[in-house]
Amino acid sequence: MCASSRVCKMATINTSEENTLLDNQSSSSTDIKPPYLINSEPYSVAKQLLSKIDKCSSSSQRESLNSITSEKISLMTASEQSSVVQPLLTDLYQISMAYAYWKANKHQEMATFDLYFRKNPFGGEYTLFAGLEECLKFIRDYKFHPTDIDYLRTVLPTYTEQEYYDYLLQLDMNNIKIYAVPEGTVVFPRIPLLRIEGPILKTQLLETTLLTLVNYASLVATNAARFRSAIGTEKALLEFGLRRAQGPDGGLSASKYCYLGGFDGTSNVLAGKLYGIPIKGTHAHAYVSSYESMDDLTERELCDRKSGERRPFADLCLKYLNELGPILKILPEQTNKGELAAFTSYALAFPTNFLALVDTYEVLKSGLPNFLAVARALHECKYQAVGLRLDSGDLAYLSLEVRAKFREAATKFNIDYFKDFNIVASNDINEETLVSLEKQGHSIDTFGIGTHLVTCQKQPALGCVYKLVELDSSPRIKVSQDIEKVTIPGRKNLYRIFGHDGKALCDLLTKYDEPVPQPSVKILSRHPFSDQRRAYVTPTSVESLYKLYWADGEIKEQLPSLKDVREYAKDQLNQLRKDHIRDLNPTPYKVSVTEALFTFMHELWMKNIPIGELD
Ligand SMILES: Nc1ncnc2c1ncn2[C@@H]1O[C@H](COP(=O)(O)OP(=O)(O)OP(=O)(O)O)[C@@H](O)[C@H]1O
Ligand SMILES: O=P(O)(O)OC[C@H]1O[C@H](OP(=O)(O)OP(=O)(O)O)[C@H](O)[C@@H]1O
Ligand SMILES: O=C(O)c1cccnc1
Ligand SMILES: [Mg+2]
Repeated sequence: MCASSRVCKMATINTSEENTLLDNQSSSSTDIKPPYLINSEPYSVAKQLLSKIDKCSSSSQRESLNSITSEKISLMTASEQSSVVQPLLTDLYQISMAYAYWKANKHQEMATFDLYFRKNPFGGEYTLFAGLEECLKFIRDYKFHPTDIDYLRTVLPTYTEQEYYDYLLQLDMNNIKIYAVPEGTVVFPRIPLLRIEGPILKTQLLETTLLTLVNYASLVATNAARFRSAIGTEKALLEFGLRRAQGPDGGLSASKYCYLGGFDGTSNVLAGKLYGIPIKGTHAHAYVSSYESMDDLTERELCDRKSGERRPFADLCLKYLNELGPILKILPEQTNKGELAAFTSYALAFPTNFLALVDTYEVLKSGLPNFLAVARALHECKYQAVGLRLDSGDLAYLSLEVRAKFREAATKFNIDYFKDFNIVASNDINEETLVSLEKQGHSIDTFGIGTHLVTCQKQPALGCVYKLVELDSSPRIKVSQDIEKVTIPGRKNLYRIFGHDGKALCDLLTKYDEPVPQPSVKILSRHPFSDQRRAYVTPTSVESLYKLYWADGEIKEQLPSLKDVREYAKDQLNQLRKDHIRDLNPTPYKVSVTEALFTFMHELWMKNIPIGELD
């Protein structure tokens, strides 16, 4: 049976499949876990089974064990600690401190920790907060596994008391509280993104894992938002970074949080399955260079989409390439025929989704004419090509040239949609490239971006920290020579103050028991560290930013879908004045404290700094 008869079945294909990049969305499912993230104990059981399979002599035995093992792995992933995010994903010193708190019988003292950062990333003046849902799931599922305890026994000093291990084994996070700003909120230096309250042993144990869950998520979401802001809302942005990301988990997190930050899709198939993100893709240079000439084609016919009649598709491609010579002012015999064969076979495989990578040999003299020839032949068979991808050269110039040729071909062939083919661009694109392309003028519709986006090459880490601010109702301060590093002590509340234009004016931190700022009531807002910097503000409206997300052993808020968080983040960015967002020298957004908090903090500061003596 030739391909054409298979393709004929596509004549009934749903028209909604047309005019997309290669696209294979699956339904959203946030709870499926990738098998490589299963924890060590079930994994080792699975490994034992796998080694049994290897030793099996008969293939039927092997098959049956294989199916049992996959079932077991999927059952384990559903019922055990199924994620790499688990209590041992922490720094040793947390577990050491927990022991020392326990030994000193201090472990039940009630602590408050703030999680915050001190400087916005990428030289900007805003950050998108991300990672909260993962933090809450980590806290919900917090449980040491017996094998975790066995492992700790081998690494902690032998005199570590057995009762401590018993204590860890039954530990859960049921009597702690988490207040946080919603995921996707625009946040600023010094505002606590999470406030964690509870016995010090437990709240201390959470530090590293919460930081690792928030830091990269917020960094890459912010990076994505900056790329989006550089190119505007009209163009499509696709994340292509998996191959360049910092390992598999970095790649998955990047896909998830770039979507949150405003990207439209990802090439990462697992991210599509796990998070319901639209997945998109084209093809690689390897596909093009795998063909040398039209003789390599094993299939040459395509059935007409409407009539089902068999058409000599490869010959049509060659015929239209010749017609394109005078239209494009190129020599048809000079285009690379291996490339034409590759495009022809790709179109035979995906007649409703044909998008060609055109820079393997020469964009204007080979890739473009070959693409248009195949697109014209597809049209003849009642299919519509999607577009092409540029992956090298001057992307602005090439996109404009290509668009001009699309227009000429549309006129000459009298096929209107030819002028609107999708131009995808990729190749080491960063935020500055996007800003520059916008200034130069271009005709790119879709950007595929990998390395700079997912590795956050411009700034590879966000510096969130986790600081103790209160213990047993007594405020704690961490003093530093570097004024920016002094902590703001005590439990605090956080409000966003809006002005008459509906834009955010400043964020205000208050002492926990201060009254909520009211619209139309003037308040004095003060810079937390600088005496002179203060201003009166009369809010038009006030938003209380914290919600209680975890208490009484349960997640207290309905968690929005990733798509809803993405929409919320977009609205959040619209609440900021443009000058806070611009790429060059943006205006800092004010984070201030009330008079009462200022005084409280500075008195404590003075109390904690020893007075020196000159000699
Ligand atoms: N019009 C443009 N303005 C600014 N930057 C651009 C423009 N077009 C492309 N770029 C960027 O310039 C860089 C060009 O990369 P490079 O010098 O490696 O060239 P290349 O086209 O990949 O060449 P080659 O294929 O020969 O290696 C990429 O980072 C790309 O994103
Ligand atoms: O440049 P980035 O922003 O990192 O985007 C991802 C890159 O990955 C691919 O290149 P690669 O050379 O790996 O494969 P290809 O043959 O598909 O071009 C793609 O063509 C992009 O150039
Ligand atoms: O689909 C693509 O074009 C793609 C995917 C990953 C990396 N580079 C390109
Ligand atoms: Mg490439």
